[in-house]
Amino acid sequence: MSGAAALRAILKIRPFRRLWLVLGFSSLGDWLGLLASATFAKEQVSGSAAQGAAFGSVVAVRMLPALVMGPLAGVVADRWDRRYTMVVCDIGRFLLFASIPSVTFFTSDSKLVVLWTAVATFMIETLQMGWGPAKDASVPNLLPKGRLESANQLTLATTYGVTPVLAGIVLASLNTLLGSVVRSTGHSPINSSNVALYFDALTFLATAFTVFFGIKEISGRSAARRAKQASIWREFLAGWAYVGKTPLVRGLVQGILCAFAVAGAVVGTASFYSRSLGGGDSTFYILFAFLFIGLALGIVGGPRLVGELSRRRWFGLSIVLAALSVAVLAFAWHLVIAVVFAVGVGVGAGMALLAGTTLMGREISDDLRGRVFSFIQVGTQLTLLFSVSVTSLITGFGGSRRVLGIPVSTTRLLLFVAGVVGVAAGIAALRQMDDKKGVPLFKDLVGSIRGRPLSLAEPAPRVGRFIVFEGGEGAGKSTQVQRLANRLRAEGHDVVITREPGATDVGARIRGLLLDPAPVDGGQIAPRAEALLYAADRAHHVATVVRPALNRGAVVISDRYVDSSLAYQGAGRTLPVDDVRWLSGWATGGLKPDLVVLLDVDPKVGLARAGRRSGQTDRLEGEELPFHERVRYAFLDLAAADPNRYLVLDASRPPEAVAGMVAERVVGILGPAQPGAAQPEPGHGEAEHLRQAPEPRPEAEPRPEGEARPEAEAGAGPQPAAPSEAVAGEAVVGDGAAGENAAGVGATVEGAAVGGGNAAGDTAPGGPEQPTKVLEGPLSALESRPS
Ligand SMILES: Nc1ncnc2c1ncn2[C@@H]1O[C@H](COP(=O)(O)OP(=O)(O)O)[C@@H](O)[C@H]1O
Ligand SMILES: Cc1cn([C@H]2C[C@H](O)[C@@H](COP(=O)(O)OP(=O)(O)O)O2)c(=O)[nH]c1=O
Repeated sequence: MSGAAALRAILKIRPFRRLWLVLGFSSLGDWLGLLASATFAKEQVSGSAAQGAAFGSVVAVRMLPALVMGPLAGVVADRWDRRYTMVVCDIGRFLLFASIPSVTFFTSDSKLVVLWTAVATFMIETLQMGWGPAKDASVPNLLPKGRLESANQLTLATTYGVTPVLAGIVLASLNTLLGSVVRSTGHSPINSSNVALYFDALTFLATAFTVFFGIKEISGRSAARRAKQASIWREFLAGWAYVGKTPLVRGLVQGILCAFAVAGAVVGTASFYSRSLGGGDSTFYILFAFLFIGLALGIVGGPRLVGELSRRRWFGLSIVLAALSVAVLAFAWHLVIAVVFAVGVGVGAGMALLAGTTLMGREISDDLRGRVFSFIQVGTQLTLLFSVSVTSLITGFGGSRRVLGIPVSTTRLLLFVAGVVGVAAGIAALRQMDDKKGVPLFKDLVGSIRGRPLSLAEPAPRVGRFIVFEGGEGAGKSTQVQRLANRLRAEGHDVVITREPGATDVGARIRGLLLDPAPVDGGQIAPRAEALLYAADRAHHVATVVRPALNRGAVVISDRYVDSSLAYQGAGRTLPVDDVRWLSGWATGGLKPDLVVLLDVDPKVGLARAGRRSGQTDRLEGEELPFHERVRYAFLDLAAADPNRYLVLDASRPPEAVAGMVAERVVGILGPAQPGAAQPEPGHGEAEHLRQAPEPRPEAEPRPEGEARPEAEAGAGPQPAAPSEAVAGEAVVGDGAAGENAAGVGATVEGAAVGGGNAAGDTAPGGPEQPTKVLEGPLSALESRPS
């Protein structure tokens, strides 16, 4: 769903729509309150020092409640009805905000007024501590989980993008309005901060009403909760224990707190930093403006950019991006460069904010959510405060020193250190909460940006060897499969011959659809349907035949596998090869062969042989020559891209010669046979016909259906899969698409075993190259891709 459509969809959900309006109002109130109450306090005293102190004390007082009230607020949000909690807090804030300007009616002592402003602000913030977690914890209950991210985009953009700007505009226009009144009448009827404060008070009254009468759904969960009433203290401890013990939450908390510490360092050093860039206040504002622009970009554009990337990974990576940008800021010598990285800081922070909020809503159970939100709310405020004060203190004392003759500014050093610490924290958070361990991070990120994230592969078998024969029509695959099997069996190996398509009952039916000489739908199958049918055959084949046999330790020899799809459906039918590769990777759970023997032959020769063999052509054999030529070169390209895994042989040579070269390479992979050792035990369940070499097909006789159909494999029962950590993982993607290297192999193929010399490298003791561990998924990513 596109961004705008997703937003429309969530705004159709009435309780959420109302909560969002409430949030907008309330956050407008917050910003107005912050600006207006501080200005109000400043106006009560004269002299710049006193004014500064008054302003500063109001701001400082806002931070205090976090210490006092914060930890309990989460218990309140989890324990009591969240709707009532919100309403009570809002009415309280309404009364307190209204009281700030009203107090001047009762006393004209400016000290008392400032004192009351501070006290009221303290209480307002305390109430905010209770309101925030209750609100945050209820958002996920009003929406389907899949919509949570869009909802968070909207609420975060509202809180950090729209309302602060709106608050600024409201205050500025009030000031201008009143200024012009003063100019024309000579006196001021009302004071603009007073008006702002009354207005602010009203926003809270409005939200109290809306929540109480309009969003009854927030109360929904009270009945279930009342049943189990532990003591407040115990609930409080349970919340802490949960944060400490759950890797996801620990990672989130770690990441968020570090991000705020880094943000604090940026704020603390910002004014000195701006000066070091040769600018003054304006440079400072420019940097902050761009940071906010980045924040907005991250929140609005982030999800689009990363697509289906795991949100846990996205969160960690965003923190790393933000922190890395801070570290680089330390080296920026020009404002333009600083601006670029300020945007980077913002983008990273915005994406981390969004990913973190969404993860908390999605993955933390409702009865704990309030405590986690309050924990984070308190933690971030304290961290920010601490980090801002420490860094401003250090930069204040700092200045520039010469180290080994190079001027080093404290500010920049501090930024650099903060950035590096932040990167480390991001990586640590990522490690703790990673839900795709073993899937390469960078490939996953790139894949996700391109619309095809990697997903965890099924555990790869540790024993057994998987050998595949590929090549065009009539190249001699069946002949060579048979010869190799005979030879290996004679040496005492447990060998399973199989093929694609059609090695299973399901596969045989699919094969019928694909290749029957009496074609369905007039012989026309849409290329994508064809690709899906081959993939379906493959998925079933791998799951029911290949993997069980490999798990048992058998040598599986397959006549065709994934490369056939890449060559025929990709290059032949000209479907996007990456899509076909992705589809096959998904179908096979990432299982790759240990060796692919590519029998290369001129299609004219191959087709003639195949024609002689069966006397009739199937649907694909009947394709034009250029089709078969595309297929041939696609195979060669695949081999060129991964020479260690391929043995390319000139299939126009006599069968015995070809078989000899195959055997030579395979011996290198398998090692000496241990007669009997690899054989399945009697009664293991494998049908005898599977292990007995069928006679090579007589010329001109159609291959019997089900020749290699290992029905009885089911009886063997899959063995428990080998532990995946024992396997050297490797991604399916990026293995070199067909067409990357058209000229690659052609020159070396004649009679030579390309990459044959690497056999030893493949078969180092302890196992040859193992089937891979990673594949691309999920399938739904394909649907939205234009091809
Ligand atoms: N190296 C070879 N030289 C000549 N003919 C061959 C060779 N290998 C196989 N053939 C014959 O070519 C025909 C097709 O071989 P087959 O193994 O069925 O090919 P594929 O399975 O690749 O379609 C068969 O009649 C087979 O006897
Ligand atoms: C496995 C596979 C086969 N094919 C085609 C190639 C073959 O023409 C046909 C399979 O028939 P097959 O019996 O393997 O052909 P032959 O032994 O004559 O070479 O299906 C694909 O197009 N995609 C695939 O993924």
